[in-house]
Amino acid sequence: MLPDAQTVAAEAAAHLIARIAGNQTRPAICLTGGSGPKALYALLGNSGYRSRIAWDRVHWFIGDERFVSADDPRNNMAAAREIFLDRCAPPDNIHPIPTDARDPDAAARLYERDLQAFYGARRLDAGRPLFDLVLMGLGPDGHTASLFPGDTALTETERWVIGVDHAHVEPFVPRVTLTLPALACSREMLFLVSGEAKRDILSKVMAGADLPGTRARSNGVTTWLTDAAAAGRTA
Ligand SMILES: O=C(O)[C@H](O)[C@@H](O)[C@H](O)[C@H](O)COP(=O)(O)O
Repeated sequence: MLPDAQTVAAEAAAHLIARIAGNQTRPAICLTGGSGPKALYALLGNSGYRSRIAWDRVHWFIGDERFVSADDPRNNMAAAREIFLDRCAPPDNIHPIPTDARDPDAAARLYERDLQAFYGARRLDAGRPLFDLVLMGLGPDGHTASLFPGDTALTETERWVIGVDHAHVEPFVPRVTLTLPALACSREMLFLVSGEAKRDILSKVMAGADLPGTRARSNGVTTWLTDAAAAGRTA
């Protein structure tokens, strides 16, 4: 448990830099949406951190996307691009979910192909991680990425990416999400959870309630970075 959201971001940056340094060929980072990672993204673009990342080698993916155009402020990759990626990463190393596809399912299939081309195989091998680091948030209902409680998406074993119709959940648009097996195929999964609004759901997940945030696990290491407000303690 860390004192505050800014410390969570700094600790997450340290994990990310270490994971990138640990892969001397082509590290792959899977980013997340929502407001939680924005302080981390701001740090990564700051000179002190920026100089510690081998930008030419790192590839940036996104764990889930809202099915809105690439420049819509609700687009998860657009937020990451605006805060740091467009200034720091070569364009060919940024892998957005193509929301200009016909529909979420078509976008999911195209992204699955992008991931498979990067991985060099069409089947995931638990012993060979797709991602060096996967960032995750936790929604107030226990969702993570765009995997919502009770969804059939949670039992998907073959597909790496799927379209989901969650137009009834904030921000009320369909979504595209990586599946649990694709997210699990990672050296580390790093949850970033801060703020008092996350207190109840975080305690349920920590108690093992059957929620997407509980089911999402890396085949490698799963780390939770939480602040005092979310953990319900004083710093
Ligand atoms: O597209 C999204 O909304 C997400 O990727 C989602 O899973 C998010 O990470 C959680 O809802 C936490 O969001 P906050 O960080 O805004 O609380």
